[in-house]
Amino acid sequence: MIAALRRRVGRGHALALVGAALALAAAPFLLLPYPLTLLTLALVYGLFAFGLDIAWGRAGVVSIGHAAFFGLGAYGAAIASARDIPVLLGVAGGVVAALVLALVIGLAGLGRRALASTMAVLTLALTLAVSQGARSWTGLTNGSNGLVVLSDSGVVGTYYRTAGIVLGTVVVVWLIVLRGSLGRRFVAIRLNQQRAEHLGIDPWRTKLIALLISAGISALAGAVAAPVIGLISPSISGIVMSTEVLVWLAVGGLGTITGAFLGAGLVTIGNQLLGDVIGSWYLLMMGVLFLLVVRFAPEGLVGVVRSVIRRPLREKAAGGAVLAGTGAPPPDRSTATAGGPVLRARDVEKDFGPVPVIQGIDLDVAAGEVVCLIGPNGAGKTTFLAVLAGEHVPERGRVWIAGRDVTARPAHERARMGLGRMFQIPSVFLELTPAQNLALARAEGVHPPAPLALYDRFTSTDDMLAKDLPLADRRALELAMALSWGPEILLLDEPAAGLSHEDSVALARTLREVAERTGCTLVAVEHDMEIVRELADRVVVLADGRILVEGSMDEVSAHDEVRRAYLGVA
Ligand SMILES: Nc1ncnc2c1ncn2[C@@H]1O[C@H](COP(=O)(O)OP(=O)(O)OP(=O)(O)O)[C@@H](O)[C@H]1O
Repeated sequence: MIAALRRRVGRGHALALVGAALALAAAPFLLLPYPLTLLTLALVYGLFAFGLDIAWGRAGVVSIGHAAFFGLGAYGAAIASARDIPVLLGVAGGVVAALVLALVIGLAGLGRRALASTMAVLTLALTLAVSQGARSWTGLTNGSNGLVVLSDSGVVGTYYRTAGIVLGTVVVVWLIVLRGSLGRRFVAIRLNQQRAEHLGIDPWRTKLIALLISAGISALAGAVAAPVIGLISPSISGIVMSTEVLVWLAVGGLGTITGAFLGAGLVTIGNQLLGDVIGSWYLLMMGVLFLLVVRFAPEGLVGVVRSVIRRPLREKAAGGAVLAGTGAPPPDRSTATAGGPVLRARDVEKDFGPVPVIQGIDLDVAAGEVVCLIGPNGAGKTTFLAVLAGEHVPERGRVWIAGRDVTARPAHERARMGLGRMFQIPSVFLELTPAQNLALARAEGVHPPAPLALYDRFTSTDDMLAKDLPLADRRALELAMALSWGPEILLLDEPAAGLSHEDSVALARTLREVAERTGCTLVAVEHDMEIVRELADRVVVLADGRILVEGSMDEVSAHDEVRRAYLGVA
């Protein structure tokens, strides 16, 4: 427990936390009542921006209607105050309403087939619906006139209560969510959903959790804001407020706690101070500010400061998440097959529109076997691999892993059964360093094997990002990730593509060695016959979406049709 806590909280964090707590405690002694009220407001808006950041900045879930959740929390507190209901009950009501709506929106907008823009449209509709609801349900909300919420604790009391709740919420969420396995998974799905899925991370569930946490924090911020703002009217959950919080976060910088509070603080305090002077020009100013930030400082003020002080690359995209494992117990991933094939496909057919690409493939792969799929361009090799991996659902036929029918199972579930994947274009986390890529893969691994020499050169590479590696190294990194994750079956699509001859042969030897050492089953699509000869126990030749012939390299090479159609021998 203590060790886990130590892993999550470094000395620097502890100092920053103590510093923040001391500064917040000292503020009432240093500030007059008006600035103190402004600071209180900035804190609750900062918490709101922090809430939005969990969805948008951390997990990449777009929401342009987050004020709906903020407004629900504020109305919960305001209605409780107006009707003499215990405040906590009102707050709980607002938070639960926000969670329920977030769940509905998330289930509709984050499904497998939903587009990224679906969430934008749904959250926009939500903010309009909630503010209109508040306008229309006059019996509960007092319509456009709003509800007055009086604070009974004075300026200083309200400030301390607010600061305590804000600090407490941020610390708890940071410690439990952002520094835990969820925070790591947020980073993974935001940076490369394809790779995340093939590490066994469920992207839809992870995004839904991010949205729920985000909505809950935003509603809590709204509830705490109610006595600070004083008058809760429909605009609190409207589109202007939803847009403002986006601007705060963009200005401060996505993916950092400092950015959320800095952006909210600067814009809120600036608005209050400038409000009398610029009046309704404020909205125009916000729009211009947003455009300037997006154009010239897409990483916000925090990004600007970081580039000035040159923070190490490894801290950039990880956003403070702990990418190394936290020692959680491995989920069930039994591929015990009782002697049957570890991977089986029966009568698989796949069409793209009217074009049949796979036309009835049967394949059994034994545990520990190395199978190479060869065939002319367009034969359907990559498509078949994608069907095995769960990226394409076949029109007909079935696929089993270790005796379990996985035909309808998505890629991440197959990954959790031990199915690893390498792509023709290496799929790694480009914005992370090689060492971070490896740490993340290992942390998500189910039975990570003892490190191989292949990983050595990457474990310490922290001075460049994966996107800056040459292709051969990126491919080696992808392989190192897949292997350090610990697959029981590994699907590889042209692992030697783009490599020099020496690198290709070295790669084939490494794969052979890994297969023999770990017992991992390999199914590889490959064009280079030298690699195939080096690697394969069995060669399967595909042509026109069907198996033409299979057997040892010598057997298939002797086949007339293969020699003509594929090996180019007359
Ligand atoms: N997503 C898709 N939508 C439509 N057609 C597709 C799609 N993916 C593949 N195809 C088509 O299916 C056929 C088989 O493609 P596939 O990539 O599986 O062949 P391949 O044997 O792997 O070829 P190569 O060796 O060139 O990679 C091709 O004609 C290709 O254009």
